[in-house]
Amino acid sequence: MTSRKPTDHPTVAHGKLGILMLSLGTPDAPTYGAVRKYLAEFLSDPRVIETPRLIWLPILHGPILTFRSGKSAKAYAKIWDNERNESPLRTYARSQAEKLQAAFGDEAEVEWAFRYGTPSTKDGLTALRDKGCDRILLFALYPQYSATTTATAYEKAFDVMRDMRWMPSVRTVPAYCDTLEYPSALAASVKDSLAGLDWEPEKILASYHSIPRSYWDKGDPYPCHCFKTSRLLGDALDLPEGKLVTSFQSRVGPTEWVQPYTDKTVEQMAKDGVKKLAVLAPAFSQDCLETLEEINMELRETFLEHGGTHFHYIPCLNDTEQGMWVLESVARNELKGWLS
Ligand SMILES: C=CC1=C(C)c2cc3[nH]c(cc4nc(cc5[nH]c(cc1n2)c(C)c5CCC(=O)O)C(CCC(=O)O)=C4C)c(C)c3C=C
Ligand SMILES: [Fe+2]
Ligand SMILES: [Fe+2]
Repeated sequence: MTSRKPTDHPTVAHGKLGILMLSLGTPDAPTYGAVRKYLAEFLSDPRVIETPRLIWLPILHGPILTFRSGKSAKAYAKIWDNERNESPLRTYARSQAEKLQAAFGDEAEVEWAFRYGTPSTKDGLTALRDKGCDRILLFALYPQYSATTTATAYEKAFDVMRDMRWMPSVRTVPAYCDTLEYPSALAASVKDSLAGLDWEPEKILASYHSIPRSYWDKGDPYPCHCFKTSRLLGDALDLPEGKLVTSFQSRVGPTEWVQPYTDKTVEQMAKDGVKKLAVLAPAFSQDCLETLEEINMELRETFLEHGGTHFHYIPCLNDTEQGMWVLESVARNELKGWLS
């Protein structure tokens, strides 16, 4: 019997392993127009704002985008990296991918992409597919799961794959806040950062991005993952009872969000006589507007205005050695059976 190998069809690259690192996204410029474009995409995501479209979209495209874009553009301008002409989140997201690529070498192709803005999830997946990746690990860089972040990142990727004739095999990375590596790297980063001070904080505040309270009530586990992160961090640092405090920041709009609120907590701490405070943001894999402006500028001011004397912001894990150790370990664990 003769075997027949048809040759009159295109050759499609295949056989490689890919990792797509997915982050939230950031505007292309700290301007009204660029921020408006970014916010329009972000805030029309039904996983972020669950209000029925018919009610929400006219509000969004009316007052919200008109007023918030200007306010946010001013905030972005304060943290913009003018030398690179980009937002810090973009710098760290790219560097994390470059470093993960270096760590994996020939074992895997690594790309990075955003849920909102550019490079888009479609750009990232297409790049991997073009390189011949027919097995892809989708790695949403959120240590705690939320439908508003993790789920929408993966959903977007599956949406993109709808148009792929040869769809890759796909795995998604789950929340990794309770791995061995994450709390331990976080604890090491706290110790290293505090070691550079000539004062000792009376309190350490772990401030997480909040979500609307109703999302938690409907089953989003994110706040539970945050409280668990704090518990594991407190254990790893062996802190005395009450020294590590958990709070939630960045609420938007008039509805109730998960509490205690970071700004109110810090104001109360200062009024209660706490003078020296250190703050970290364990829900963020990269320093961004919410950490560099909201915590390190706005929250610092709130604390000092109400009687605090010393304020220290502990940076995110970013592309540090500890941070990359977490990302590589989590990726390798989820790639078991795919990596030889
Ligand atoms: C209005 C709803 C929002 C929900 C729900 C939400 C959840 C959420 N967000 C992050 C991480 C980030 N958010 C960032 C910025 C940001 N977030 C919202 C709104 C919601 N976030 C807005 C409108 C913005 C834009 C800035 C502003 O106008 O205030 C960022 C920073 C991006 C950057 O460019 O630096 C991150 C990161 C998490 C983890 C989360 C819930 C778990
Ligand atoms: Fe947010
Ligand atoms: Fe719970």
